[in-house]
Amino acid sequence: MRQFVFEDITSEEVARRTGVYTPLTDSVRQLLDAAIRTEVDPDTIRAAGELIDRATAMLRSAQTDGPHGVRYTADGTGMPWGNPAIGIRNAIAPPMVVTRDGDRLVADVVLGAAYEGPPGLVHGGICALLLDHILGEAASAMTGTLTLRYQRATPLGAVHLEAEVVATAGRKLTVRGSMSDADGITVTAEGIFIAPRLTMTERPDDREGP
Ligand SMILES: CCCCCCCCCC(=O)SCCNC(=O)CCNC(=O)[C@H](O)C(C)(C)COP(=O)(O)OP(=O)(O)OC[C@H]1O[C@@H](n2cnc3c(N)ncnc32)[C@H](O)[C@@H]1OP(=O)(O)O
Repeated sequence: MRQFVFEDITSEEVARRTGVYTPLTDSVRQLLDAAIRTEVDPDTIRAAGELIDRATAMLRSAQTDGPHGVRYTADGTGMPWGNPAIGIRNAIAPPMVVTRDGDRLVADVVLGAAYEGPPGLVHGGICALLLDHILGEAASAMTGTLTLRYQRATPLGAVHLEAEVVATAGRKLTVRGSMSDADGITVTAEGIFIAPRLTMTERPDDREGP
């Protein structure tokens, strides 16, 4: 199994890299939305595609061989920057920003055109992704079994997520959570999460950020 990876960098360096990558990811997120919603003519689409290919080639001129990985600093700061729910380097991520409110984890997210399933409504798999993530983060554990009840459709727009551990038995944690819009709960979730046996490792090489 892949391990979490330790990176010996300061919080200032984490902040510097965050400042470098966040605007790029925001731009890519805008690009995704524009690609879905554009009504320009085919020549303009082709020209835009060529520009995007050039930008992609610039970024690919130096890149990791595989996924970003989940990296941690000495003070325990996590850098899950490729994560599709919360990753600051992943334009697929809304991104969801998870905070603690007492015993619960909470997050407020705005879901736009990139997350549409039925017309004007959030794709059910996106609800599952975000709930899986926030429940998993509440447990700090791997999803074993996740059960969702889609009580009513979730309109695109602002949604609120919550998760809380309700029982622990050895490495097994039961977590409940929900997604809601301004009118109340749209999806409820219950999961059994299994705490892994994981160790931190040194980075295999000395790759530097930008
Ligand atoms: C770690 C930090 C995470 C930060 C947040 C991330 C959130 C993202 C959440 C995810 O998306 S995780 C990715 C999706 N999940 C997976 O890929 C999990 C794939 N499955 C596995 O890796 C293993 O099957 C698993 C770790 C879940 C369990 O393997 P183990 O070898 O550790 O379990 P073991 O067989 O020792 O069983 C331990 C207990 O868990 C129970 N169990 C095992 N698998 C289960 C399962 N799938 N569902 C429910 N319970 C399960 C098992 O019955 C037993 O219960 P009892 O102690 O009561 O006997």
